[in-house]
Amino acid sequence: MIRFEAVTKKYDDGTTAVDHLDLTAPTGKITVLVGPSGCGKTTSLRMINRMITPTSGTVLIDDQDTASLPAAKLRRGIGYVIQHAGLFPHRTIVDNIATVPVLNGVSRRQARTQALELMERVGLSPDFAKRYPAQLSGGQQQRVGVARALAADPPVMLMDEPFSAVDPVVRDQLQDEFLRLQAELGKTIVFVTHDIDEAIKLGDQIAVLRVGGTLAQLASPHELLTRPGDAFVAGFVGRDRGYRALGFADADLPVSGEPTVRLGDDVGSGAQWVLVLDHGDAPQGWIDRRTTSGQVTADILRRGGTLATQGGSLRSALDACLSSPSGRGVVVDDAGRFVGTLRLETVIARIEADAAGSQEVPT
Ligand SMILES: Nc1ncnc2c1ncn2[C@@H]1O[C@H](COP(=O)(O)OP(=O)(O)OP(=O)(O)O)[C@@H](O)[C@H]1O
Repeated sequence: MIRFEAVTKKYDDGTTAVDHLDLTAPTGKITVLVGPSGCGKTTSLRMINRMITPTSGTVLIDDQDTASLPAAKLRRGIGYVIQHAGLFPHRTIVDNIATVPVLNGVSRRQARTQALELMERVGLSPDFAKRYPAQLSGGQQQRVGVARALAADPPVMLMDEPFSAVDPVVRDQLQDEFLRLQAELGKTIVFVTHDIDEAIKLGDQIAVLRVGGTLAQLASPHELLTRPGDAFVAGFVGRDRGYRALGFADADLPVSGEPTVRLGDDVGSGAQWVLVLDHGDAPQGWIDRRTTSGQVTADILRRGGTLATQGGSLRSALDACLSSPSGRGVVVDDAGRFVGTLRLETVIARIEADAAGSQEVPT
């Protein structure tokens, strides 16, 4: 657990970057610091590993005052990942990752073996081991940055906009992989970003800071979206927060049966829309019987609808209904097999009930 107690940082020119910050980052969780440019995110992060010394207040890790530890010892337990990865340009990828373990006394050979394992963990082919950072894409370099920070197996990781310098598609992949890795490793992570969507996706808890370095709100992503503390937080979180909050609401909704046919069957007669399944029960698309007859083939299907997973979120249930040609949302199990369909009215009724319920909770 990392704890900020009344931490203030005033720079020599009189700028107050962080002002009486009280904050706890729980063990094994991701705490995201988010806020507009200049609100003191990086300064706060660097006070944890003492790259920056607080003007007053205390930063504790597992109840130990970080100021009482030698800086080198403190940093051995803290991985640090920054934007553009900050790799050593004249060292190969494998040696970049092996650097800290070697400094800690691990043999070069063993450190390289571990580095290769870590490359695999962060989704990098071992073929890159002998390359230099400039020979990798931005996304690959960020993966090396994460692998290097993990190499000494530190309990704490500090991450400063690690995925900001890559395009949105790669960023999305890096975020997904990062979440998978964290589910395995359970590090105590403090993650800085200016991107509220990234904060909501990654954070177990989110600290919104305002310029001047004060804490505007500390909350879970769901709470931040549904109950922003004030106008500043509401503005920062964004306008479509009501819809995005549905992504955190479980949709344990009753599904209905649905007429289905399989590829190769006759379209048949009956209700206007019929759902087509493959031989493993995976939904393939819909057929409009008003305009189609004869054998069901892949090229006559109306595709395009998203699928909702059983036990998934209200947002995915709503999207499945809205994107389905028949207006009925298709629900599948974890293996992608058809379970039933959802009606828009059912999803809307649940949204209304949840909204009414959350208004009854005292704030
Ligand atoms: N070395 C320094 N000397 C003086 N002022 C500084 C110094 N470093 C940062 N600041 C100021 O402290 C404030 C907080 O800076 P910090 O870099 O912590 O913000 P940030 O939230 O990380 O910003 P960004 O999102 O733009 O990176 C800013 O007003 C900044 O100009």
